Amino acid sequence: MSKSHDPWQDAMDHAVAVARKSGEMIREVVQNQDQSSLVQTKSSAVDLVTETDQKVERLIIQSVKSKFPSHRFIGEESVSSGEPCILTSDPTWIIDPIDGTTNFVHRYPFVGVCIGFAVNQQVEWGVVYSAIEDKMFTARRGRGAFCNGRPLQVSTQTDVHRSMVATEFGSDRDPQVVDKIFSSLHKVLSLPVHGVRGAGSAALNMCAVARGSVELYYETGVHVWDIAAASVIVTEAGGVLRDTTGGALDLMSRRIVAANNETIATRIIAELEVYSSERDDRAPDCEPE
Ligand SMILES: O=P(O)(O)OC(CO)CO
Ligand SMILES: [Mg+2]
Ligand SMILES: [Mg+2]
Repeated sequence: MSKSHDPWQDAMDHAVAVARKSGEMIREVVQNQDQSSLVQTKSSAVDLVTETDQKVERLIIQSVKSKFPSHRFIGEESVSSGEPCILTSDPTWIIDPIDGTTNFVHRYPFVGVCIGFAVNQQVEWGVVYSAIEDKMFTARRGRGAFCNGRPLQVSTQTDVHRSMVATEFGSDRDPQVVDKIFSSLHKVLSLPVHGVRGAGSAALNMCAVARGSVELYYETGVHVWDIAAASVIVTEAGGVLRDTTGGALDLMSRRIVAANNETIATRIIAELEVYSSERDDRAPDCEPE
């Protein structure tokens, strides 16, 4: 099939270009502006947003709308300002303009521009641009995963005692949630595993699974825009996706396990506390019209 007859490829090429442009904007701000006095908060005192998050999301959506006028969007900052968070069967761009806003604010150098594309509720391709590192992670369903054009492959490790695990503390400081986070962490560390890491970006943790740097990433509290683009990068690199219950991943459920293989996934899932955040598609400001 020639490129001009492959509209999903045209869309993906557009995403790579606009993610790179977004990354340039992000780098420029990181290099020249102190964000600490400009930051605002959303769902909690530590759920941060900046003008750059909003600007980058606008840049992406406007550029896509002019090229693909019939496509739909789920964007983190648009949902935050009241847009619906519903994944229909229509072609839908799922956007996190800056995954790792806390890192961005603190100049901790792991921030990802995430653009996923779903049709019939299946993610067809994903683009995650690690803007400070200048790493472009891409994957299209059935066609492999790449970083700056080089193929990605998950780790072949099956022994959990030789594994590295990634997770995050999230932005919910409800003491009961914090207890559950530490309970899971305590059990995983005590297996023992070689180590626990966290990039501060759900998407970049998933890319770390895809490139074989960690065997598994788990978290409760993520959103669809954090994980949609990177989900296909993990599976195309040979990895598996699960809910923390052990069931199939549900992009809207706020729970994710991304692993190199079933053996590691099953072993770690057995140690995880299962708890729920409000679903992305059920939040009061996300109800369908
Ligand atoms: O920085 P963001 O986009 O709020 O995302 C966080 C999790 O919600 C890091 O993955
Ligand atoms: Mg995010
Ligand atoms: Mg974000």
